[in-house]
Amino acid sequence: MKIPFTKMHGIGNSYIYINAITHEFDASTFNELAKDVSNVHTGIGSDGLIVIHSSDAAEIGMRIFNKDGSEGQSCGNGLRCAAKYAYEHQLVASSLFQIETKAAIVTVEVYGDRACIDRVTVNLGSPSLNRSSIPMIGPDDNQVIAERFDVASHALNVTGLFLGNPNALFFVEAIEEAPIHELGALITDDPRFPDRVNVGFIEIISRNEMKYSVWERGSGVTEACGTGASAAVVAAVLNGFIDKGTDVTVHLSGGDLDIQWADDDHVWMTGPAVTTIQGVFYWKRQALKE
Ligand SMILES: N[C@@H](CCC[C@H](N)C(=O)O)C(=O)O
Repeated sequence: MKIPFTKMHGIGNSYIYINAITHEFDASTFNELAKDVSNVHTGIGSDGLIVIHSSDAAEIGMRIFNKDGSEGQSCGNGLRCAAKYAYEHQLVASSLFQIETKAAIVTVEVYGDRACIDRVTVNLGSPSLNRSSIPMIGPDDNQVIAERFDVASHALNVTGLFLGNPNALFFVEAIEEAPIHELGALITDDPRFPDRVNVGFIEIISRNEMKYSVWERGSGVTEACGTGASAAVVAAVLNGFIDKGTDVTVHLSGGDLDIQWADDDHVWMTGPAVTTIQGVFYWKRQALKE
Protein backbone atom coordinates (compact mmCIF):
# COMPACT_ATOMS: atom_id res chain seq x y z
CA MET A 1 0.00 0.00 0.00
CA LYS A 2 1.37 3.44 -0.98
CA ILE A 3 0.81 6.09 1.70
CA PRO A 4 1.49 9.75 0.77
CA PHE A 5 3.32 11.56 3.57
CA THR A 6 5.13 14.77 4.47
CA LYS A 7 8.01 14.80 6.97
CA MET A 8 8.25 17.97 9.04
CA HIS A 9 10.06 19.07 12.16
CA GLY A 10 9.92 21.75 14.84
CA ILE A 11 13.47 22.33 16.10
CA GLY A 12 14.39 18.74 15.38
CA ASN A 13 11.26 17.07 16.79
CA SER A 14 10.24 15.28 13.60
CA TYR A 15 7.00 13.57 12.65
CA ILE A 16 5.52 11.94 9.58
CA TYR A 17 2.35 13.84 8.66
CA ILE A 18 -0.50 12.14 6.81
CA ASN A 19 -3.53 13.97 5.47
CA ALA A 20 -6.76 12.27 6.51
CA ILE A 21 -8.82 15.14 5.07
CA THR A 22 -7.94 14.41 1.47
CA HIS A 23 -7.45 10.63 1.99
CA GLU A 24 -9.65 8.25 3.93
CA PHE A 25 -7.55 6.18 6.36
CA ASP A 26 -8.43 3.17 8.47
CA ALA A 27 -7.85 4.72 11.92
CA SER A 28 -7.28 1.30 13.54
CA THR A 29 -3.91 1.14 11.71
CA PHE A 30 -2.46 4.37 13.17
CA ASN A 31 -0.66 2.80 16.18
CA GLU A 32 1.17 0.27 14.04
CA LEU A 33 1.79 2.76 11.22
CA ALA A 34 3.42 5.13 13.74
CA LYS A 35 5.89 2.43 14.84
CA ASP A 36 6.72 1.49 11.25
CA VAL A 37 7.22 4.98 9.78
CA SER A 38 9.32 6.02 12.80
CA ASN A 39 11.83 3.22 12.37
CA VAL A 40 15.00 4.75 10.96
CA HIS A 41 16.16 1.46 9.40
CA THR A 42 12.98 -0.03 7.94
CA GLY A 43 10.72 3.04 7.78
CA ILE A 44 11.31 6.75 7.25
CA GLY A 45 12.71 7.72 10.65
CA SER A 46 10.88 10.12 12.98
CA ASP A 47 9.66 10.69 16.55
CA GLY A 48 6.21 9.48 15.54
CA LEU A 49 3.18 10.02 13.32
CA ILE A 50 0.78 12.95 13.11
CA VAL A 51 -2.62 12.58 11.48
CA ILE A 52 -4.29 15.76 10.21
CA HIS A 53 -8.04 15.19 10.08
CA SER A 54 -11.28 17.10 9.70
CA SER A 55 -13.02 18.42 12.80
CA ASP A 56 -16.52 19.60 13.72
CA ALA A 57 -15.15 21.75 16.55
CA ALA A 58 -12.25 23.54 14.83
CA GLU A 59 -10.90 24.23 11.32
CA ILE A 60 -8.84 20.99 11.44
CA GLY A 61 -7.99 18.25 13.94
CA MET A 62 -4.68 16.57 14.75
CA ARG A 63 -3.75 13.25 16.40
CA ILE A 64 -0.21 12.41 17.59
CA PHE A 65 1.22 8.90 17.87
CA ASN A 66 4.61 8.33 19.48
CA LYS A 67 7.42 6.14 18.19
CA ASP A 68 6.18 3.17 20.26
CA GLY A 69 2.69 3.49 18.75
CA SER A 70 1.07 5.02 21.86
CA GLU A 71 -1.14 8.08 21.40
CA GLY A 72 -0.34 11.41 23.07
CA GLN A 73 -2.95 14.06 23.75
CA SER A 74 -1.14 16.99 22.11
CA CYS A 75 2.16 18.01 20.53
CA GLY A 76 3.52 21.55 20.62
CA ASN A 77 6.07 21.14 17.84
CA GLY A 78 3.54 19.11 15.87
CA LEU A 79 0.90 21.83 16.21
CA ARG A 80 3.24 24.38 14.64
CA CYS A 81 3.99 22.03 11.74
CA ALA A 82 0.33 21.01 11.28
CA ALA A 83 -0.59 24.71 11.20
CA LYS A 84 2.05 25.36 8.51
CA TYR A 85 0.85 22.33 6.52
CA ALA A 86 -2.82 23.33 6.76
CA TYR A 87 -2.20 26.91 5.69
CA GLU A 88 0.19 26.06 2.84
CA HIS A 89 -2.15 23.33 1.52
CA GLN A 90 -5.14 25.69 1.74
CA LEU A 91 -7.01 23.49 4.22
CA VAL A 92 -7.77 26.75 6.10
CA ALA A 93 -8.62 30.21 4.84
CA SER A 94 -7.09 32.47 7.47
CA SER A 95 -3.62 32.65 9.04
CA LEU A 96 -5.28 32.60 12.49
CA PHE A 97 -7.29 29.43 13.15
CA GLN A 98 -8.01 26.59 15.58
CA ILE A 99 -6.81 22.98 15.76
CA GLU A 100 -8.58 20.28 17.77
CA THR A 101 -6.34 17.90 19.70
CA LYS A 102 -7.28 15.16 22.19
CA ALA A 103 -6.34 17.57 25.01
CA ALA A 104 -7.98 20.82 23.87
CA ILE A 105 -8.87 23.10 20.99
CA VAL A 106 -5.89 25.42 20.53
CA THR A 107 -5.49 28.62 18.55
CA VAL A 108 -2.56 28.96 16.15
CA GLU A 109 -1.23 31.82 14.05
CA VAL A 110 1.17 31.33 11.13
CA TYR A 111 3.59 33.97 9.85
CA GLY A 112 4.91 34.35 6.29
CA ASP A 113 3.29 34.00 2.89
CA ARG A 114 1.15 31.01 1.96
CA ALA A 115 3.97 29.36 0.01
CA CYS A 116 6.41 29.45 2.89
CA ILE A 117 5.38 29.70 6.53
CA ASP A 118 8.44 29.74 8.79
CA ARG A 119 7.17 30.66 12.28
CA VAL A 120 4.05 29.75 14.17
CA THR A 121 2.55 30.82 17.50
CA VAL A 122 0.39 28.41 19.49
CA ASN A 123 -1.87 29.33 22.41
CA LEU A 124 -1.79 26.09 24.41
CA GLY A 125 -4.40 27.31 26.93
CA SER A 126 -4.15 26.99 30.71
CA PRO A 127 -2.07 24.37 32.49
CA SER A 128 -3.82 22.00 34.94
CA LEU A 129 -1.93 21.96 38.20
CA ASN A 130 -3.68 19.58 40.58
CA ARG A 131 -2.15 16.15 41.16
CA SER A 132 -5.17 14.27 39.80
CA SER A 133 -5.06 16.19 36.52
CA ILE A 134 -1.44 15.22 35.74
CA PRO A 135 -2.37 12.42 36.71
CA MET A 136 -0.03 11.42 39.58
CA ILE A 137 -0.69 9.12 42.53
CA GLY A 138 -0.14 10.76 45.94
CA PRO A 139 -1.56 11.71 49.31
CA ASP A 140 -3.72 14.70 48.27
CA ASP A 141 -4.99 16.64 45.25
CA ASN A 142 -2.72 19.64 45.81
CA GLN A 143 -0.31 21.11 43.30
CA VAL A 144 2.89 19.09 42.97
CA ILE A 145 5.67 21.65 43.39
CA ALA A 146 9.21 20.56 44.30
CA GLU A 147 7.87 17.41 45.96
CA ARG A 148 10.37 14.79 47.14
CA PHE A 149 10.59 12.04 44.52
CA ASP A 150 12.86 9.05 45.10
CA VAL A 151 13.82 6.99 42.07
CA ALA A 152 16.57 4.39 41.85
CA SER A 153 19.17 5.79 44.28
CA HIS A 154 18.32 9.44 43.50
CA ALA A 155 16.44 11.78 45.85
CA LEU A 156 14.89 14.29 43.42
CA ASN A 157 12.27 17.02 43.71
CA VAL A 158 9.48 16.86 41.14
CA THR A 159 7.12 19.54 39.87
CA GLY A 160 4.21 17.96 38.00
CA LEU A 161 1.56 19.46 35.74
CA PHE A 162 -0.60 18.77 32.70
CA LEU A 163 -0.22 21.03 29.67
CA GLY A 164 -1.49 19.17 26.63
CA ASN A 165 0.32 16.11 28.01
CA PRO A 166 1.47 14.97 31.50
CA ASN A 167 4.84 16.38 32.57
CA ALA A 168 7.26 15.63 35.43
CA LEU A 169 9.89 18.38 35.73
CA PHE A 170 13.19 18.42 37.60
CA PHE A 171 15.60 21.34 38.11
CA VAL A 172 19.33 20.66 37.69
CA GLU A 173 22.43 22.83 38.10
CA ALA A 174 23.77 22.00 34.62
CA ILE A 175 21.72 20.46 31.81
CA GLU A 176 24.71 18.38 30.63
CA GLU A 177 24.61 16.58 33.98
CA ALA A 178 20.87 15.78 33.91
CA PRO A 179 20.44 12.01 34.44
CA ILE A 180 18.20 11.77 31.40
CA HIS A 181 19.53 8.48 30.03
CA GLU A 182 19.80 6.90 33.47
CA LEU A 183 16.37 7.94 34.77
CA GLY A 184 14.24 8.96 31.75
CA ALA A 185 12.84 5.51 31.01
CA LEU A 186 12.41 4.71 34.72
CA ILE A 187 10.45 7.89 35.50
CA THR A 188 8.29 7.80 32.36
CA ASP A 189 7.04 4.33 33.38
CA ASP A 190 6.95 4.99 37.15
CA PRO A 191 3.67 3.65 38.61
CA ARG A 192 3.10 7.01 40.37
CA PHE A 193 2.18 8.27 36.88
CA PRO A 194 -0.67 5.99 35.76
CA ASP A 195 -0.79 7.49 32.21
CA ARG A 196 3.03 7.54 32.01
CA VAL A 197 4.71 10.95 31.80
CA ASN A 198 7.08 13.18 29.79
CA VAL A 199 10.26 13.69 31.81
CA GLY A 200 11.90 17.12 31.61
CA PHE A 201 15.10 18.53 33.11
CA ILE A 202 15.53 22.30 33.45
CA GLU A 203 18.58 24.48 33.98
CA ILE A 204 17.68 28.06 34.89
CA ILE A 205 20.06 30.56 33.27
CA SER A 206 18.35 33.81 34.26
CA ARG A 207 14.86 35.14 34.96
CA ASN A 208 14.01 34.92 31.23
CA GLU A 209 16.19 32.12 29.89
CA MET A 210 16.49 28.39 30.55
CA LYS A 211 17.72 25.13 29.07
CA TYR A 212 15.44 22.09 28.85
CA SER A 213 16.06 18.43 27.93
CA VAL A 214 13.41 15.78 27.60
CA TRP A 215 12.69 12.08 27.67
CA GLU A 216 9.35 11.87 25.90
CA ARG A 217 6.66 9.41 26.86
CA GLY A 218 6.53 6.88 24.03
CA SER A 219 9.51 8.25 22.07
CA GLY A 220 12.48 8.54 24.47
CA VAL A 221 15.06 11.31 24.07
CA THR A 222 14.06 13.80 21.37
CA GLU A 223 15.64 17.05 20.17
CA ALA A 224 12.70 19.04 21.53
CA CYS A 225 9.22 18.84 23.03
CA GLY A 226 6.98 21.89 22.66
CA THR A 227 4.37 21.03 25.29
CA GLY A 228 7.18 19.91 27.62
CA ALA A 229 9.17 23.13 27.18
CA SER A 230 5.98 25.11 27.84
CA ALA A 231 5.33 23.04 30.97
CA ALA A 232 8.94 23.77 32.02
CA VAL A 233 8.24 27.51 31.93
CA VAL A 234 5.13 26.99 34.10
CA ALA A 235 7.21 24.89 36.52
CA ALA A 236 9.85 27.64 36.69
CA VAL A 237 7.16 30.18 37.62
CA LEU A 238 5.65 27.85 40.22
CA ASN A 239 9.10 27.43 41.80
CA GLY A 240 9.79 31.20 41.84
CA PHE A 241 12.60 31.21 39.25
CA ILE A 242 10.69 33.24 36.66
CA ASP A 243 7.81 35.74 36.89
CA LYS A 244 4.47 34.98 35.28
CA GLY A 245 4.02 37.20 32.18
CA THR A 246 7.74 37.09 31.25
CA ASP A 247 8.88 36.18 27.73
CA VAL A 248 11.22 33.22 28.21
CA THR A 249 13.74 31.82 25.74
CA VAL A 250 13.98 28.07 26.14
CA HIS A 251 17.08 26.42 24.66
CA LEU A 252 16.58 22.79 23.60
CA SER A 253 18.96 20.41 21.81
CA GLY A 254 17.32 21.21 18.45
CA GLY A 255 16.92 24.99 18.84
CA ASP A 256 15.04 27.69 20.75
CA LEU A 257 11.40 28.35 21.59
CA ASP A 258 9.86 31.61 22.87
CA ILE A 259 7.37 30.84 25.60
CA GLN A 260 5.29 32.91 27.99
CA TRP A 261 2.86 31.88 30.75
CA ALA A 262 0.70 34.99 30.40
CA ASP A 263 -1.15 36.79 33.16
CA ASP A 264 -4.47 35.50 31.73
CA ASP A 265 -3.15 31.98 32.52
CA HIS A 266 -2.68 30.93 28.87
CA VAL A 267 0.67 29.56 27.72
CA TRP A 268 1.97 30.93 24.40
CA MET A 269 4.69 29.19 22.41
CA THR A 270 6.37 30.51 19.24
CA GLY A 271 8.92 28.72 17.10
CA PRO A 272 9.84 27.44 13.65
CA ALA A 273 8.16 24.77 11.53
CA VAL A 274 10.07 23.12 8.68
CA THR A 275 9.14 20.71 5.85
CA THR A 276 11.91 18.30 4.86
CA ILE A 277 10.49 15.47 2.72
CA GLN A 278 7.38 14.67 0.73
CA GLY A 279 6.96 11.18 -0.59
CA VAL A 280 5.21 7.86 -0.60
CA PHE A 281 5.68 5.21 2.08
CA TYR A 282 5.34 1.61 0.90
CA TRP A 283 3.61 -0.19 3.76
CA LYS A 284 2.99 -3.91 4.20
CA ARG A 285 -0.57 -3.23 5.38
CA GLN A 286 -3.69 -1.65 3.97
CA ALA A 287 -4.14 1.78 5.60
CA LEU A 288 -6.14 3.77 3.07
CA LYS A 289 -9.79 2.92 2.50
CA GLU A 290 -10.43 2.43 -1.21
N1 LIG B 1 6.90 16.17 21.07
C1 LIG B 1 5.64 16.62 21.47
C2 LIG B 1 4.86 15.79 22.46
C3 LIG B 1 4.47 14.42 21.86
C4 LIG B 1 3.61 13.56 22.78
C5 LIG B 1 4.29 13.10 24.03
N2 LIG B 1 5.42 12.27 23.79
C6 LIG B 1 3.30 12.36 24.92
O1 LIG B 1 2.96 11.19 24.66
O2 LIG B 1 2.82 12.95 25.89
C7 LIG B 1 5.59 18.12 21.71
O3 LIG B 1 6.31 18.84 20.98
O4 LIG B 1 4.81 18.61 22.52
